[in-house]
Amino acid sequence: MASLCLILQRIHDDGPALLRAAGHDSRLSRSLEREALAGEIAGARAVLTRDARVDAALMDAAPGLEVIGVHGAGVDNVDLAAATARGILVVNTPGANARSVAEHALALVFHLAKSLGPGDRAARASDGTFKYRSALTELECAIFGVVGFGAIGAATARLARALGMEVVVWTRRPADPAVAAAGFPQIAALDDLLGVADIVSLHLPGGEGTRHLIGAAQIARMKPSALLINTARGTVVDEAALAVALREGRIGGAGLDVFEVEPLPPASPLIGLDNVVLTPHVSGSTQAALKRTATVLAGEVIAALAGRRPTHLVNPQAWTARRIGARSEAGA
Ligand SMILES: NC(=O)c1ccc[n+]([C@@H]2O[C@H](COP(=O)([O-])OP(=O)(O)OC[C@H]3O[C@@H](n4cnc5c(N)ncnc54)[C@H](O)[C@@H]3O)[C@@H](O)[C@H]2O)c1
Ligand SMILES: O=C(O)[C@H](O)COP(=O)(O)O
Repeated sequence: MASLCLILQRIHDDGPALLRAAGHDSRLSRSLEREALAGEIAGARAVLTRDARVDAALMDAAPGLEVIGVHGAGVDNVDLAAATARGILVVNTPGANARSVAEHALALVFHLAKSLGPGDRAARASDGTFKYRSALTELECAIFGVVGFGAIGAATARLARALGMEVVVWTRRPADPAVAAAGFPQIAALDDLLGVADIVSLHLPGGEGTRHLIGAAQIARMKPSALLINTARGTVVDEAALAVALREGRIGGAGLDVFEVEPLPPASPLIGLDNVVLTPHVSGSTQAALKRTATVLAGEVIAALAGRRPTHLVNPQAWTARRIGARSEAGA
């Protein structure tokens, strides 16, 4: 049966093409404005989103909604409890953009360690003085602290090791077998990692469980020269505390792809700081990753609509509830 798959935010063309090839009506929503969206979503069996919020009210505007597809790893923009309560499957694309984000984390490190921003500006200004004022940082043997060892943490750790850095890992799981299998030392307490690392790179989901995991007290544990890299979610870091620490030179710098409020408000204190590099939530946006993410997502949605269990099901309880519902309907 052809089903409406409403795509809230544009994804790589290969995703919609796969949906159409499977016989579905794949459509890009005209607006994210709630009232207009509620009208457009009414007949949808699937909704595909990037960072646009999918809450209970939006789900209720689509009585036939069966699956919410999230482009990427983080699903903190979807009300999972509301979806599960309604028997709506939520799928995502774990790992599809891991390499892209890992490379970006390292790019932010290089930008800061090699003063690429100030260097680029000085070269263009051609005043000839910068070269003699700058002292750049060599990364070989730097201690690279990885916080969270999922797909992206692991990919970033491997890249850092390949560059000759000494990688240490913190995860919430004590003696995490994945960390040991990859051959990295695990540090039991986050505070201890923060105290030894020259670079701290965050790779955790957003949401209440990680909210302000890095706050004023944690930043105070870091070395005065340390760099904080956040490609995960803005909410993991207390941004106000970070801005104060950066302004007062209490840490060396920060490379940020994600922010507590996105787009970053023009009044953000981060914007005026020299020891930060900011990118607009694009670390998962290499061409290769966008293509992979869109095609994996389309495959998950197609499976769900065909009644097959998707591989990357975020809320398996909804699947179980649907199966029980289907069985009791058949028996009735
Ligand atoms: N900036 C971007 O464009 C971008 C792109 C991809 C992913 N991300 C973010 O990065 C996150 C990590 O991605 P991933 O693919 O590595 O995910 P993943 O699920 O493979 O790994 C997440 C890791 O975080 C740990 N974790 C989960 N909840 C935790 C908690 N409450 N406290 C401590 N640790 C916890 C898990 O055990 C796991 O080690 C995503 O959830 C997403 O928010 C951002
Ligand atoms: O969690 C993720 O994977 C990223 O936030 C994805 O962002 P994107 O949809 O803009 O690539």
